Amino acid sequence: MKEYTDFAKSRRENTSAESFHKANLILIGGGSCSGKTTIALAIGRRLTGLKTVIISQDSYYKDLSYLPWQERTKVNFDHPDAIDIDFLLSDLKKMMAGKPVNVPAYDFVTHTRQEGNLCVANAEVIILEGIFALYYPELLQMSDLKIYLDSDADIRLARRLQRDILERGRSVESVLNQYLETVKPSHQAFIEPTKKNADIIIPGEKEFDKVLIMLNGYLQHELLSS
Ligand SMILES: Nc1ncnc2c1ncn2[C@@H]1O[C@H](COP(=O)(O)OP(=O)(O)O)[C@@H](O)[C@H]1O
Ligand SMILES: Nc1ccn([C@@H]2O[C@H](COP(=O)(O)O)[C@@H](O)[C@H]2O)c(=O)n1
Repeated sequence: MKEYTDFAKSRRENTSAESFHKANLILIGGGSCSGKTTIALAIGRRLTGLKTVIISQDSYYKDLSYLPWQERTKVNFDHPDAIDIDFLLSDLKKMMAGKPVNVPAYDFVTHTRQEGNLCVANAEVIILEGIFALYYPELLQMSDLKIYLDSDADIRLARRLQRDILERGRSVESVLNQYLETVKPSHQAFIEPTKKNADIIIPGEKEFDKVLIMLNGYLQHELLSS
């Protein structure tokens, strides 16, 4: 789990669960290391006055503990079938209705998913970030705003090399092999085409300052006035 932050004291904290309004869902898609988590956190920090949670789609990767180790490493994690979409949709529907959900914890070293200890309840804004955030039709239908982070493949690979070695227990060789065998072709086949589903496409290599001011103005207007 990347992050959960209750960015603001809820403006509806006295509201009972029964009368809870539907939470707003913001989807942030784009390639691996395009900057999805970075901008999700920045958006969340600025949404003052709203109880905001950030959910990583990575938390809903299928649990591969039933497979021998060598088999796990051969899985294409950049194919939409790698995500347990039914589980994710079920949790999101509960979250959007204000019900409590324990977000699972995913381990990139062992490729396994465990029960998480993070409980989300009464969120007013849910930000879901992930490479397939703009892929599944049912997810798109549930959402209020769809953002695609667009970053050059070479920039993303450079970021990924650093991240996967430092944070995900990978070697240079394994990152490069995985990139050429599955990450790059699947990006072109499944992720890049989801750009057309976005309401906004944001360049993922620049500072986000201006984009954040514009987005914040839009979101404060749409969410706080509703
Ligand atoms: N606009 C940006 N400029 C420079 N570095 C960035 C930018 N956005 C993200 N990064 C860096 O790239 C890496 C991957 O970003 P992250 O937001 O985790 O990507 P994603 O969630 O899409 O995989 C992180 O080290 C992050 O600090
Ligand atoms: N066991 C796993 C699961 C996923 N990956 C890679 O993670 C990438 C998605 O995460 P981002 O934070 O980069 O969006 C995806 O490209 C998978 O290849 C993995 O390596 N191992």
